[in-house]
Amino acid sequence: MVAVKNICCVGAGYVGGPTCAVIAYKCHHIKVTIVDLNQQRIDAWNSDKLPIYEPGLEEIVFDRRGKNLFFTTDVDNAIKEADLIFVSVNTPTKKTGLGAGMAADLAYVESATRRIAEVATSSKIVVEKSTVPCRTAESMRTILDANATKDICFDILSNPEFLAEGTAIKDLLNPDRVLIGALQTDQGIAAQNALAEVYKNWVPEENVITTNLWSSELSKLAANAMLAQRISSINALSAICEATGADVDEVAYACGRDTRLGSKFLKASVGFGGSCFQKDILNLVYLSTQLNLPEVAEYWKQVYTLNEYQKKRFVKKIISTLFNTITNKRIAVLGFAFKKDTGDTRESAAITLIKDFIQENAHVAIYDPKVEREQIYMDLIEPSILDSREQVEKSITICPSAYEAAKDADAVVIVTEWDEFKSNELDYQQIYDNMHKPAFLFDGRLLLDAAELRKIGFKVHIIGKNELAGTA
Ligand SMILES: NC(=O)C1=CN([C@@H]2O[C@H](COP(=O)(O)OP(=O)(O)OC[C@H]3O[C@@H](n4cnc5c(N)ncnc54)[C@H](O)[C@@H]3O)[C@@H](O)[C@H]2O)C=CC1
Ligand SMILES: O=C(O)[C@H]1O[C@H](OP(=O)(O)OP(=O)(O)OC[C@H]2O[C@@H](n3ccc(=O)[nH]c3=O)[C@H](O)[C@@H]2O)[C@H](O)[C@@H](O)[C@@H]1O
Repeated sequence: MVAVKNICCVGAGYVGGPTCAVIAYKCHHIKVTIVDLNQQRIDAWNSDKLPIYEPGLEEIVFDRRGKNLFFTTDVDNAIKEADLIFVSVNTPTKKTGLGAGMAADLAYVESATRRIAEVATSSKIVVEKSTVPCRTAESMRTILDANATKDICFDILSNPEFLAEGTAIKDLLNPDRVLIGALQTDQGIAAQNALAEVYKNWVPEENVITTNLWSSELSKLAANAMLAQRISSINALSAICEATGADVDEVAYACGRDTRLGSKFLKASVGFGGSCFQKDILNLVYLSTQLNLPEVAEYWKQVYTLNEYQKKRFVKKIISTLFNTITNKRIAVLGFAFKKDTGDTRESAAITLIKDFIQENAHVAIYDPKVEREQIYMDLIEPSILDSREQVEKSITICPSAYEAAKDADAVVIVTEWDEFKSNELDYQQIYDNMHKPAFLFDGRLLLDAAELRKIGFKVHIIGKNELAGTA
């Protein structure tokens, strides 16, 4: 087995950047070059302000950059030099054509693979890091094999990434498991071992799992689908709680104490967001349909449908509580990112909610500690509608603090669970004093203590809780 000395990562995004920065940090003997076609993104990786916010990322990048960690747009040279290449490009849901709205768009994976095939002058281990439909490695192999010669061969591995945003560095430094799939041939297993050796520089051997290629590819979609399924399950129960007086936190705790169920990922919310859950569930639904398994497709589709329902249910609750109209009312939205500790807004529930508020002619005041102003506009503007930017600018105000957003508001809506929105961090009395009365507070993240807020004077609605809870 040949030891890996030079790694190239194609795609300097939320996965490629942190993942390969951590490899460089833990393996000083390996040169790691992260490449991207996006010059702006690479410039940011080479600057003092990295293109993504992730706790602990700066320390690692600043420690290794220029030593054994490099960021460049010179894709071809990095490919040529590398003995192992991670393909960590985006695989969004297809927007048009066959499978639009469901299937993963594999155009970026294919073009990265073709580039590797075209410019490689020595043998390479090519690693699928992107999340892809099961059997994508086969298409990659066909492309690469078409360019193989008697001196150059390509091995393909699947090594899906399980990090979550906001805790990426922690997850990468101490992963529950690292999964490496390979063709179960002598050559495939040798490549699998070579990558396993890289991880074993810091991951305990028993946490490095090896499987066949297809199990590895499917495990990634399965893990995301099951995680999202738990959220949809608890969110479905949150609706029952609101209707009955059961408390969703208590139900989650009582269920989670069963060690067979476990306590994690049972936090009811306004709906899951993020770049992957929705995309990967739809990807699994499409795969099942393609495999002529309609019942299986329908089963997983329900996880997505319930999530859409949860967002709409929250909006409806807000409108009905505000006397069935929010026209010309000021709604303060606290949080725009899809979860705390990230500036990422992809598929954030905030986007759906705010678009609905704008449709109802409300004025929306938004505050998020990490999301850039321009990002908020980009997420809310409908490119297909003329003058959309103008309309959005008229309908929203982006505020520098939660206090500014809540000033003169009729309702405050908590959408992201940032710690700074907790009762002990934010002065809710001050917020209440500066709002229109009656002052409404909607908590989509079960962050606040309703009793305390009611004492101040707020009319409170918390997802999964009923005002009459505990009464006969
Ligand atoms: N964001 C996350 O937390 C996680 C994402 N994933 C998966 O990892 C993959 C990447 O996701 P992100 O990093 O979030 O995407 P991203 O969009 O942040 O980054 C992808 C990067 O690849 C670049 N790229 C595309 N085609 C290229 C090419 N041919 N050559 C060079 N660069 C190219 C793009 O310019 C972009 O900067 C996706 O398949 C995703 O499903 C997996 C686990 C976690
Ligand atoms: O493939 C991916 O992209 C990644 O997707 C998720 O990670 P991520 O989307 O970054 O963040 P999560 O912590 O999973 O949160 C996703 C969404 O679910 C919500 N959520 C999470 C947990 C919970 O109990 N309740 C809940 O509503 C979060 O607020 C967020 O909107 C998975 O957790 C990662 O393992 C996976 O690698």
